[in-house]
Amino acid sequence: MSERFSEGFYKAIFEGCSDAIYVIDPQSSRILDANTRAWTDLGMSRERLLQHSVISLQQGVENEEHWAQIAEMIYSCHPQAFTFIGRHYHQHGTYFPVEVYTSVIEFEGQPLFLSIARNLDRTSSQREAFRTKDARLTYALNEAVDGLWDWTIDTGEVFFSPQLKRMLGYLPHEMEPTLETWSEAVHDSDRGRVMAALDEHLSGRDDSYSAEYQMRKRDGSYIWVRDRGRVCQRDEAGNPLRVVGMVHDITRSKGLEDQLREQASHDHLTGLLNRRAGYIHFSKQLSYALRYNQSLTVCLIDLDHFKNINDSFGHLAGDSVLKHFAGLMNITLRKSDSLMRWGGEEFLLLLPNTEVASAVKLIGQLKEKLADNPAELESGEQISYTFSAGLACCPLHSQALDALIKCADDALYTAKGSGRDTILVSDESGIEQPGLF
Ligand SMILES: Nc1nc2c(ncn2[C@@H]2O[C@H](COP(=O)(O)OP(=O)(O)OP(=O)(O)O)[C@@H](O)[C@H]2O)c(=O)[nH]1
Repeated sequence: MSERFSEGFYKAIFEGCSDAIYVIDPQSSRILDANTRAWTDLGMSRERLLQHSVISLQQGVENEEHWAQIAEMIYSCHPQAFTFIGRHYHQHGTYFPVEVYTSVIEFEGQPLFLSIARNLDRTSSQREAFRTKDARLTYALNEAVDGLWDWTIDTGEVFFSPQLKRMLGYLPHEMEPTLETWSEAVHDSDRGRVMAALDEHLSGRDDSYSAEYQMRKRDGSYIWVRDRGRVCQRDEAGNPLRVVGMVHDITRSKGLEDQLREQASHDHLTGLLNRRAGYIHFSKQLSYALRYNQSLTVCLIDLDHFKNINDSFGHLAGDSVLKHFAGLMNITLRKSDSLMRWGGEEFLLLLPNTEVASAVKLIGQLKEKLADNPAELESGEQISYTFSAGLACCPLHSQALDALIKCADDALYTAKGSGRDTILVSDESGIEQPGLF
């Protein structure tokens, strides 16, 4: 290291910094060290300052329990800085506004908080923002967990609160304060809908603006937000001048919602659509086929002697076989085909735009594929198995969903009765004929 960058050099930077710097004990919130700007801003001596803690200096940090919650939030923001607007105590008994960035540093194996506090009384633009906002807004800015925005329509200027910036992974000096910054951050697939919702409110058709959408973060990833706003100022003719809103991060609840939806519609073992969701999917496919005059082949597949597999190798091995079958079919079938778990060891396969002859050929190929690829257990043991299938086709056998399933089921029953490992096609009169395979 060059001589110039000695300890004294860093000390000079620390002391010369135009913002207050505090080194804080994450456990107790005690001030361990601070630069000259810190104690002069607070109107006290350095010695006096070192007797204080964040709890005694920061308005609104009530007690150790409250501090522990704040400390947890700071750790959760690591490696980025935790930012907030707050008020610092002055020796004279008054408070002044500050914008504080706190990051976690490590010194001699111990975590420490490093806070850089900018005195907003000295920062003209921020002071302006503070003075022009009404009390409610100032309160929300200080206290809200949600991000806040304030749009002045004629200038197109948008104030983004530090909390909102933090939510999106930006630092306080980042994010151009314009409407474009916001609209560009809204996901392409949501933008039209969100803008329409905003227009509905601005035009007076809706009482307030509300939308759920995805917002791009600084690192390019997206979060889900619930955004709600309202016109808070109008001109004499009633035209909106200013709109204020709050953004709440709902990524976690969206994730849970998706998970629940997935669990409700999918079989947990194979990941295939379950019977309930399969019915809905089937009826959509059938409507599509009828509307566009296409054939749709329905195939009920049942694994042969599956009970023997469970009895010989155990239930877990049976589960592995079911997963193996679903996996093998998934990689073999076309994207437009869909395989669902219809029951225990029974599957329903839908083949859109497929005539009976091609369907039989395809199922024959699936059989060959299965014969060449037995299931392999964790122990390395291989299990060969076969299936039987019953086919029915729309419009050949019926145009009704339940009737198609019944035809396929009857054909499957006969296939089982005729020795298994067989494909049978229903005929229009309900009498099954041997498949072409
Ligand atoms: N391991 C496992 N077994 C299942 C599951 N669902 C159903 N089964 C079993 O599958 C077996 C089906 O038995 P059966 O209906 O007699 O049919 P099979 O032995 O395949 O005989 P055929 O269909 O006539 O060829 C039963 O023992 C069920 O307990 C599952 O999710 N996992």
